[in-house]
Amino acid sequence: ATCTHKDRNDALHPLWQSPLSIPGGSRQSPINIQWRDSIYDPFLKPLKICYDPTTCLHIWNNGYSFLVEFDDSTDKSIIVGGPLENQYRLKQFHFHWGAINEWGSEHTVDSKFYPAELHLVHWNAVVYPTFEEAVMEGNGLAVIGVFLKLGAHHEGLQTLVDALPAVKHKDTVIEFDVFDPSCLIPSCPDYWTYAGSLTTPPLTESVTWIIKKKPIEVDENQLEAFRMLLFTSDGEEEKRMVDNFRPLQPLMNRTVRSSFQ
Ligand SMILES: NCCOCCOCCNC(=O)c1ccc(S(N)(=O)=O)cc1
Ligand SMILES: [Zn+2]
Repeated sequence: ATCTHKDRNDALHPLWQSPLSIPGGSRQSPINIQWRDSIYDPFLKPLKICYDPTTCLHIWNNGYSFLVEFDDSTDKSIIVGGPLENQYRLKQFHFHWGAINEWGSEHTVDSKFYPAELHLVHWNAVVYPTFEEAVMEGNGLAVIGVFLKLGAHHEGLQTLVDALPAVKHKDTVIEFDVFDPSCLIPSCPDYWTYAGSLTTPPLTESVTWIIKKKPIEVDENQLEAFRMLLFTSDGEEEKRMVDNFRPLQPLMNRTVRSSFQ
């Protein structure tokens, strides 16, 4: 039998079953993006992405996903423009994925799931002194979301995939000192943007989401490499790191804008 939405939620890591949205939350993420309901905004600027590959530090399995973290003590790796008032510093990127290719992304487009979704997390260091403070503010964070679809082998992703066996268990870290994440971002400039939240605790409503319209293609072996990671620490009973995505949240009183007609 095919897995229904409810069954899939049951399969979710306990963390994502509740709270479905924080009490009083009016801008929770992820959401379904209904293409025809998004509003073209001609005043949206192109998003400018300037990453310095030498700011890459390490890969870390934090027990929810694997994070590639960057030195965010300077403005060397930033994004600016798009819907953003300030420039935002790159702090880390990570992914969400499913146990099978039928689902795995956090956002959906016209109720379609992708097998995985990349999140590049940036914070407003112009206005806030630390990332921890920016996490608590409405304009504190900007996350670029990129959908992954099953297709051709992705050369740039492979360097990351080759390092994953070294971070199989929760709380393992491996040095990773040169990587340019712009190789994971589609060249097509089109995106949707809306006001949302972190999709894992503390679920704070501090994220300007910028969701790229075009997915990147990765092959089956590369998706399988994500699925061999573990939620569990070395020595614990193994739990495969899969289905680490939060259920869809209500749109409530929000509009999704598009940068394209
Ligand atoms: N841990 C002690 C202090 O913590 C302060 C706040 O830490 C926030 C940790 N979480 C994140 O940084 C964080 C970042 C991005 C996303 S997501 N999936 O919405 O892109 C989810 C979570
Ligand atoms: Zn995420």
